[in-house]
This record gives sequence, C-alpha cells and structure tokens, in this order.
Amino acid sequence: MKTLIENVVIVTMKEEDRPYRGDILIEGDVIKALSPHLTDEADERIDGDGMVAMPGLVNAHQHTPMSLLKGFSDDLKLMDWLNEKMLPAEANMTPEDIYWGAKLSMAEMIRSGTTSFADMYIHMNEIATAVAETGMRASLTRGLVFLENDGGRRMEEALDLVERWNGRADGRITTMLGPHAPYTCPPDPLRRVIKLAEEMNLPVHIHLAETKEEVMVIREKYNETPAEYLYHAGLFERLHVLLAHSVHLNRRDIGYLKGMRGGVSHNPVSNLKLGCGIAPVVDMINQGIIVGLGTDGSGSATTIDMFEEIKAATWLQKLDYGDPSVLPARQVLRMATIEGAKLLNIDHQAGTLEVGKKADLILIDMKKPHLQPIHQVESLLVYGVNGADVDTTIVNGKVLMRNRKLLTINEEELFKQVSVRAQRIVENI
Ligand SMILES: CSC[C@H]1O[C@@H](n2cnc3c(O)ncnc32)[C@H](O)[C@@H]1O
Ligand SMILES: [Zn+2]
Repeated sequence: MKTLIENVVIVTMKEEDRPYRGDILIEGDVIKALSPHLTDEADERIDGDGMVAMPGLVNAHQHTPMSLLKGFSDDLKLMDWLNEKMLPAEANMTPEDIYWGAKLSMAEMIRSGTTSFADMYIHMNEIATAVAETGMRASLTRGLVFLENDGGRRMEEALDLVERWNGRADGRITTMLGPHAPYTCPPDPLRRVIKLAEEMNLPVHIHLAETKEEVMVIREKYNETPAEYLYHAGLFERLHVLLAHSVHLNRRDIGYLKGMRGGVSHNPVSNLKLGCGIAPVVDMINQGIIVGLGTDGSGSATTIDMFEEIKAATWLQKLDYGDPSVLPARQVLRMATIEGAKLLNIDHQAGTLEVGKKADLILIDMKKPHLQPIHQVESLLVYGVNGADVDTTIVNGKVLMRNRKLLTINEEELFKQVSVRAQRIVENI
C-alpha cells in the first residue's frame, strides 16, 4: 500500500531541518520519501494543502484506564487523591473496564495527535489488546506496588505482559518493568526488579519525586532524597530508565541522573493541577538529561491533549526563570516528539519524519482563524494549535483518523460502555 501526502508543510523535527513545503510517500509501514516534489504513483493520495505534517506526538507517561475516573475527584492533594479515591476505585475495576478505559484514552490521544505512549497500570493484557486493535504504538508496564505481600502475583503479571506482548502487534508494542515509586517500593523488592530488568534487558518506568511529601517520607524512612534512594539501589547504573515527574530534585539529585540511559517525562499539567511544583526542566536539559513530555492519567490531569502539555511546559519554565527565551518553540516541540521517542526507546522508529523511519505522523489543519497568518510554523504549533486541530493521524503507515473521523474505534459503542462502567466503579466511594 502506497500513500502520497501532497503539497504539505513538512516539519521533520530533525535537528538540522527547517519547515518546507513538499510531499511525503508512505509505503507499507515506513516513510519511503520526503521531498519538495514527488511524482510516484500511489494507492491513496491525501491533499495536504493548508496542512502541516509533523511527527506524531509521544506521550511519555500515561495511565490510560484512568480516563474512567476523569473528573471524579479533583482539587485534592496527591496522596489523598491516590489513597482515598483512586486506589478504592481501581479495586472496583474489572479487566473489561480497563479495556474500555484504555480505549477511551486512545480515542482521545488519536484525536489530539498522539501516536505513541508509555503506560503503567494493572490488567495490562487488556490494555495491550486495546493497543493492538486501535493501531497505536505503546510501551506497556505493569505497575508494581510492594506494600503488602501478594505472593508474587503482581510480578508474575509483569513478566506475563513481557512474554505475551513484547514486540507484538506488528512491533508496535514494547514493554518495561514498573516499580511504581520510591514510597511504594522498599529496597529489597526494588533491587530484585532492577536485577531482573538487567537480566532481561528491559527498561524501567517509575514515578520519582512528584511531591514534597514524597521527599519527606523518603527522608524519614531512608535518610535520603528519592533520587538518592534510586541511585543507591543501582537504578541508574546500566538500565534504560523512564522517570515520571522528577519535580523535587536538588542540584545533587540532578547530578545522579546525569549520564543515565533514558531520562525524565515532565508532566506539567498534572503537576500544576495537583499543586506539586515546577520541575527543574531547563536545569536537567542543561545537564544533558533527556526530558520528554507526558500527561499522566486523565484521573489527575483530566486532559490528555499533548498540545496542552507543550504550552504548559514552556510557559512554566518561562515564568520560573522570568525569561521568555527559555524553552523556545522548537525545543519544546522536540520534547513532545523525538525526546519522548528516546525515552520510550523507539527513536530509531519514531519521533522525526525521516526516510526509513516508521510512518507515525499527524496532519494539522491550519485553515482556521486562530492559526492564520503563518509567520513561523513551529511557533504556531506550540502557542496556537490544540488537539482539535489535528485532521489526520497515521501510525505505522495506517490511517487511524482522517478528516477527524476515527477509523479503528467505534465511538458510539465506546461512549455507551464507558458511561455505564464509570458510574459503577465510583459507586460507594
Ligand atoms: C499500580 S499501577 C499505577 C498506579 O499509579 C497510580 N497513579 C496515577 N497517577 C499517579 C501519580 O501522579 N503519582 C503516583 N501514582 C499515580 C495509579 O492510580 C495506579 O494505582
Ligand atoms: Zn503517573
């Protein structure tokens, strides 16, 4: 199957490229050619006039089924929200709920231009099934909380996910191991997970230093900062690690992360809404740490539109530094694309528009009052565009949304399923 996108403004997000008008040829699941003018025959032609083509966005930290808990308990502190609301609700979730909640998030992500995401949750088989069906690309992790003895059941589920799904769905699914956070993972089980990840050559996905309370708890328990605790457990020695949040890091903590494989998912909307603080994004980047962007679950953030994260990320750093020149448009766009792809360990496949990479791209409709005139495309992509401006979403060469119509998800059925399930889950909480 050959698809030719014609006469479109191409934003490759490669370091050396600047936006230019041209054509994109997709053959099978890869980008075959990118050029100012292509004359190839194609099975399908897409008129890109008035559109911008850019790499699909990479959401580096998600809990997809939490879409079912969206708006259920807002305006709480993280630990109250988690312990009193989310955990009891999650105990009520069936595997089918997880499947439909994950699909709801995927519908929203495809609609707002996300093509790849990293997910940490429970009942991962159902999430993987939803990924296989919707056509998205994902790095999946069974979240591991070690506060009570479960006879090794969670760990078995984590390994089952890896065995069943790593490299599956045409290579769109990869897997990681997911010790949830320093405050839910005591030293012994944490070290066991690290050893296993090393033996199995698997990346690790973990929350880090999200709140001041976390810093206090870890200080009381271990007389260390959360970053020190992970460093001394050996997490940053060999493994590729995806750290979610990393809000409360001091200068020494940033030093521990320096040189690590992987990096940090910055989740500014969730951090703002939960009042967590402002992550030292610019300081981390200046130390060579890779920083991508994520939304966290919609149970906390409500929105999983990555264009909102893009805006929040740059606004917050400008405000924090009192300097509008920090985190300029191009840099924050790279965080949402190629830097995120590096965090998911898929930058050989995604994150830029390049010949030979997988065809994961989006078309943005610029024929709208808020996106005209176009002086600088990259500026408008950051400060003007929102998820509803995405016209077409393509993953692995397959069109998942065209003219804003989802092609792999039946939304009518989806909405029926989620409204009934969401009500049942929160009853009596
Ligand atoms: C055991 S699966 C993952 C686990 O993480 C919880 N969660 C969702 N958002 C956050 C967050 O911002 N910080 C910490 N933990 C979070 C989710 O409810 C699941 O229980
Ligand atoms: Zn999270």
